Amino acid sequence: MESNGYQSGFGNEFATEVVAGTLPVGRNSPQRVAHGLYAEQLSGTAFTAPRSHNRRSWLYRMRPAAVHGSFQPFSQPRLHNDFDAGPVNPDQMRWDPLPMPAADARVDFVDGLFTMAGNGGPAAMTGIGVHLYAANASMDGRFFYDADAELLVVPQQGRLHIATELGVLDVEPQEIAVIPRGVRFRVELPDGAARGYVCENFGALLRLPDLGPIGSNGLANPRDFLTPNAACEDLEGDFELVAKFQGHLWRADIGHSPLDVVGWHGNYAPYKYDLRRFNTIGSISYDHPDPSIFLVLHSASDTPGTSNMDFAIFPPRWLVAQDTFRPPWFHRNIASEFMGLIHGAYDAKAEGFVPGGASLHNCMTGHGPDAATFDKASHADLSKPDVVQDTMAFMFEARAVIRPTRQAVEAGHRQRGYQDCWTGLGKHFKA
Ligand SMILES: O=C(O)Cc1cc(O)ccc1O
Ligand SMILES: [Fe+2]
Repeated sequence: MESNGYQSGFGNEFATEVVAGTLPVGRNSPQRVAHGLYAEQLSGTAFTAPRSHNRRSWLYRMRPAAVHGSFQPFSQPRLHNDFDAGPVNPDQMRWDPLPMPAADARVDFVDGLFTMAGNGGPAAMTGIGVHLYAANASMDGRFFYDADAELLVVPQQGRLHIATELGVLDVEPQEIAVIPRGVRFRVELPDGAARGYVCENFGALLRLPDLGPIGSNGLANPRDFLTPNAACEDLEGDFELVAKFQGHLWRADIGHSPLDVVGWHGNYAPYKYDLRRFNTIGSISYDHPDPSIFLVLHSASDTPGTSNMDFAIFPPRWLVAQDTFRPPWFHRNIASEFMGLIHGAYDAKAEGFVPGGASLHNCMTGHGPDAATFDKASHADLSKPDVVQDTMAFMFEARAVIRPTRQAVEAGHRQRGYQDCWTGLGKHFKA
């Protein structure tokens, strides 16, 4: 039983059913739900959160989520939230793409996750976990949910078919998917292999930023966010439910597909967004603006204006600023910056930052254009506009230091000579 398609809008009150007459009218939990279904509420914010922030959905399903065996530890040691192992080296760091699994290994989305870095954690419900994934198999008889975090999935190579309790998200590179905390899902790989990035957001749910003087339109427009229509499967078998709970993985037997929601309504649901729809705003006079103009979604912290996590992108755009060094400037930032590249080349790095790769510039660590980029942009003819084309980089920017894991620091795909990209920046001072 599938219904395809999406409903448009960010955080709307959606309503969708596969079988007509499933959703109760005028109440959420009638004495008996239509079609012999169970009613179940899924709460993503505190019951008493202000209405503008409150997120919950009502699910009408074949069996309640409570029906499964008991959880036992599940081993996938590359995926964890251990961010406190020893001192953090303030070096600039960069990585090549996570290698694809060997052809004779069967690695699905859960097994293919590799934790790079993070801060805070699920106990405190603040901070982020940053992971890469490289997989070559669809999840088969296995369902996953993350009780620790909302998942922001950024595919870099290969499409993902994400079948969730609330419907199906089909995403390709340059689109993102957000799966709310607790929602159960299965990832299938229509292209046979897939690679990308995942941000676990332990903190406040991702939201669209306020636009301030930009006005009522621009950046990521709400109607470009797509939430799936209900879709459900009526499957029985020897399946496995894998949970991430308090930084560890657990597995339980489950005798049916938990993707058995026939209808749902509410505003707590998965969604996708095509980054190519982003309305990029920039300077039409002088100076390269702060990257906050590139903000797609953010997870607020308790301090106004200071995010737990900002998700920013660097899409194709025109550069027209006059008497200006047009690429990103040299800088040090109180916030910490984990970057990835989905497609093309990034305008601050002539070489070495490749699609699928990653970089980390932590609190107050100096970084910026490499020597080749600096040289080129310092002598560019500013009477003509530049166009940055065929590119899509992104940044997970966090208020707290993004602590690389030991496996990331020691990884074979780490570029040990990264700092050399700045050694050509000699002294040109003349009094
Ligand atoms: O460091 C980076 O490359 C990311 C970045 C881009 C930009 O345009 C301005 C600031 C910034 O940190
Ligand atoms: Fe930066």
